Amino acid sequence: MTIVNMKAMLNHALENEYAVPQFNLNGLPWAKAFLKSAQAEQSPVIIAASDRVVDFLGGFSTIFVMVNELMKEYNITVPVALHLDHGRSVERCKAAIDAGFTSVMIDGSHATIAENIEMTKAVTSYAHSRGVTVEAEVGTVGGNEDGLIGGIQYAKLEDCVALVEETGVDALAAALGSVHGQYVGEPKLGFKEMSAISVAVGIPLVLHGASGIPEDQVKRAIKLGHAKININTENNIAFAEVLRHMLTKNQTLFDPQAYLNPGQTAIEVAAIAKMREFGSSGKA
Ligand SMILES: O=C(O)C[C@@H](O)[C@H](O)C(=O)COP(=O)(O)O
Ligand SMILES: [Zn+2]
Repeated sequence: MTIVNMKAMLNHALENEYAVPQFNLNGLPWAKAFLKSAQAEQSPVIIAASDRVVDFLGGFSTIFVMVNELMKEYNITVPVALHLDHGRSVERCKAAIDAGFTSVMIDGSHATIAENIEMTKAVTSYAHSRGVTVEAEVGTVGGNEDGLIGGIQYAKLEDCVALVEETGVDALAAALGSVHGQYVGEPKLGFKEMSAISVAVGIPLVLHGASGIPEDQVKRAIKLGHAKININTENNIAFAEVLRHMLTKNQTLFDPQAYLNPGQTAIEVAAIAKMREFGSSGKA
């Protein structure tokens, strides 16, 4: 199976009321964990590199080769999309596409809606002519987004409709109360606004900042049009907890495989739980 774009998997998810997980890369163990768990669960999966992590991972081409070669090594047959998350500029999105990414997010949420639409138009034109899908964001997700600590600005219905109609984007992250990273208190998602936006735009919605959102709210968001759900923090906590325990318990431990393999397994367990929660298990 080659790496595919998000189009078919997200439209199938929207039509069948489940969501495809986006899992963020933070190194080789994450890539291995996401592919192995998706294959075991027979789930489609979106493997993403957040723009702020791309250099840490060795650049766009290294990321593409890592995922592409692992897919061959593991005989992966489930649909896998390779996605640039929170793309910082049109140029960064084009660079990811040129390196082989099959999907990109242009994050124009901190710009004016007019600037956001212009950036998204430029990316969509370049991407679609190369068979690559595009995600855009309206409103701002709270927490640390691409290094910007910001509050929550709910997406406005009219801005969402204008952006989707003027750009032909494939998926929309409409910020409606979610926060990147760990929540302080119970998340309060704007379900009324969510329903109106989903009906008005008619394309798959994307839920950012999904770590820590209670299952009942996740399932309600899926019913209200979310076909892609992003998870990073929960996977990273699962990995860190294993390493912390092992290295604390055994002060003489230094063999990387002795702690990275259990760390990878913890990511696999966390990822499988999300595929089952989102309903993507068995949907490949
Ligand atoms: O951390 C990143 O740069 C990626 C995240 O923003 C990702 O797009 C996402 O929304 C996951 O949020 P989390 O599960 O709350 O970490
Ligand atoms: Zn995000």
